[in-house]
Amino acid sequence: MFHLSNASFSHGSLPVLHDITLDIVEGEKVALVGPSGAGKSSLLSVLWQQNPEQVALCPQESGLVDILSVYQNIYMGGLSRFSTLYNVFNLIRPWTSRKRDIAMICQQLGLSDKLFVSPDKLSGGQRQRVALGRALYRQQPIFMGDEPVSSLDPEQGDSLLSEVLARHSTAIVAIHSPELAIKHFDRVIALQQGRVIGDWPTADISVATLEDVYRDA
Ligand SMILES: Nc1ncnc2c1ncn2[C@@H]1O[C@H](COP(=O)(O)OP(=O)(O)OP(=O)(O)O)[C@@H](O)[C@H]1O
Repeated sequence: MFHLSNASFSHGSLPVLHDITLDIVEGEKVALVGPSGAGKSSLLSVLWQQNPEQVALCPQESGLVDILSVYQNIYMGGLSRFSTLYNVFNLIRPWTSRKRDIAMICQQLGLSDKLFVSPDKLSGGQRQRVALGRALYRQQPIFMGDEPVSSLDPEQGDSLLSEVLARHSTAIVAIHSPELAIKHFDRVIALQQGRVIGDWPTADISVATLEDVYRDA
């Protein structure tokens, strides 16, 4: 599904990923861990480019459009599933069925009362939940998230991560919390300074293993 062989990547003239070799197969739930600047977002971006059509992406910068409502922002996640005309109608005057689908997502995300509010009136955690809703509404088999629950309280982050992972057969998620990485994923890839320094089945490691990744950076 995703394959890199001795791959390197630069941002302009700055090399940020070095000599990365990895395969991710269908059905895997993979956490990317590592200190800030290690290259997690860059690696996600390189992997996303290999299969953009099948990915529900939840980027670190939520990319919400503040002149639109929560409903419209979430609807944008599903644009590619419908015709242009149908999309225009639904963005202006939602059909009952689309409104019901998105209201249901908002209910799961604890945003029921925010459906027609604009994202600039929301807290950071609420905005992050809208970005998750937009990714869910894409309805693709692969989820890629860059710290998708970092602004949520621990309980809510834990439960929404479960929900998101249950809805996608394959997932690759950059995450800072060793506890969430161990609890929710079956493989952990650790990065330091643009290199893979560990690639383990979660069953073989502990929270302490991942804390060392941050301590030794
Ligand atoms: N748009 C950009 N232009 C230039 N350099 C960039 C850009 N984005 C990231 N970098 C650099 O690439 C390196 C890796 O950054 P990246 O965002 O991939 O790390 P990260 O592990 O995701 O960090 P964080 O946990 O803080 O999000 C860093 O040195 C960063 O400064």
